Formats: sequence, structure tokens, C-alpha cells
Amino acid sequence: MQFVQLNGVTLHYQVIGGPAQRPVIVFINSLGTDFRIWRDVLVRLAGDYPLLTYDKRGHGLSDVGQTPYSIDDHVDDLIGLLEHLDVRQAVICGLSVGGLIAQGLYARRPDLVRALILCDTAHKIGTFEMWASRINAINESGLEGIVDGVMERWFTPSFREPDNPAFPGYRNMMLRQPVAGYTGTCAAIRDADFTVAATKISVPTLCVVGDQDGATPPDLVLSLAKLIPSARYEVIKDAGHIPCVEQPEALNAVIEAFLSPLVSGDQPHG
Ligand SMILES: O=C(O)CC1=CCC(=O)O1
Repeated sequence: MQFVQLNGVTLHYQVIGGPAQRPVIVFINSLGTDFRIWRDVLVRLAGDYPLLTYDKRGHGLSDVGQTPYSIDDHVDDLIGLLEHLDVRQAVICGLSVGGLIAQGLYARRPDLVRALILCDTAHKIGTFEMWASRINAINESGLEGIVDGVMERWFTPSFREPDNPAFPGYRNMMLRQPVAGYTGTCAAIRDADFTVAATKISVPTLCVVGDQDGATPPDLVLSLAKLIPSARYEVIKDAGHIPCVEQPEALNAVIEAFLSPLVSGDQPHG
């Protein structure tokens, strides 16, 4: 296990080595998850690219630190982690709030970004009122009070069938996140708006979404793709909000097809 202390918190991360001439792909997890959601994508990409995943603050084995957060707090952590690992430029793949963090990184440090993969995310997710009411509901009844509604947005009905052992596992994942880390990140999403920033993105960008995503539906992700000059837009069939869990093979195929022309000219170092 790999840990680093920066910006007053301990962050949990994982590096999987790959060809040095290829860019590192960094994976940022969504609200209420930890980096294990990427496992089935990582196993397919391992060996082709160096890979970095981490638990954003308030999630997984990373510290909670001071709450509430802003997207900038999460971006500070990502910059710190990249500097710690001496990663000078990476492909940034963010899911949902992870996609907001990816957009925030690009807005502040475009030099660190070779390409963006914006997965089930948007320039703005939900409304101020929606996030304020989710925070209030959690403060009153805990994550138990909202988990079933969240699961309906995360996963398709077939994934939620009682005979699928992965479903209760991912439900547990959400329920075991620190409440303050979860609500602190809700506040960051509530306050984030990258509508203008998205129009200034000039690196290759893939916007991808599950066809049954109940949190950032295909129309919303398409509107993000339309804001970003030359963004590619792809829809993953039979997936909700977390295609890396439900359809890792299809997501991996879309990622590989997007990245392969970008890296075809990369030469080995030395
Ligand atoms: O919890 C949800 O509704 C889905 C979600 C929104 C932002 C995020 O990261 O996950």
C-alpha cells in the first residue's frame, strides 16, 4: 500500500508501472467510492500504460481533513500527488466528481494534462438546492437514509438483482465512506461550475457516459462534450453511473481507442 502526507492529509494511492514512454493515466474516483471501482479497467490497461489511482480526501483510506471541501482542495491534492511522484504530464480520467476535479486541474495547471477522459460527469452536476438538501438529509439520517436512491443512479436494474454479489459489496462501499468526507465533497460539487472553463479546454478530450446513468445522464454529458472544442462523445451500453464497474470491458475499449492515436508517436526514452 502506498501513502503520502500532503496538504495536511494522508492520501492513499496505488501506482502500477507501465511503459516509460507512455503517459501515466490517473484515475479519480466518484462521490462515495474508493479507488477499487477502477480495478476491472486497470487489469485491462496494465502493461500498456503506467497507472495511478488514489482515494481523494474524505474517501477510502485517505484522511478526511478539514471539511467542507472545494474542488480546489481536491485539485491541490492531485497536484501534490503528481509532484510527489514526479509525474509531469498525465492523462486524467475522472468519474463524476472526479471529472470535476479533472476539469479543475486543467483550469489551473494545463501543463500537467496530456488528455482528459471525462466519465459520467458534467461542467455542472445538479443544483445548489439539490446538494444542500442531500447534505441536510445525511446530517439527519446518515448515509443509510440516501443509499438506496444513490444505488438506483449508480447501477442498472440488472446489476441490482439479488443474485449479484457485487451489488451489496458496492452498497457497503458507499455506506463505509466517512460521513464528513462524503458531505464535504457534496459541498464541493454544489459550488462547482466549469461551464466557461470547459470552452477553453484544448487537449484531446473524451466524454463518456453509461446509457442508463441516473446521476449525469447522456444528454448532460453530451452538453459537456459540446462545450469542449473537438471533444469525442461515447455512450456505454447497459451501464449506469459507474461503467468502470458495470461495463469495464466496453469502457476500456473506448479508452484504448481514444488513447492509441495519441500515443502512437511516443518513442522510448533514452
Ligand atoms: O451520488 C450520486 O448521485 C452520483 C454522483 C454525483 C456526483 C458523484 O461523484 O457521484
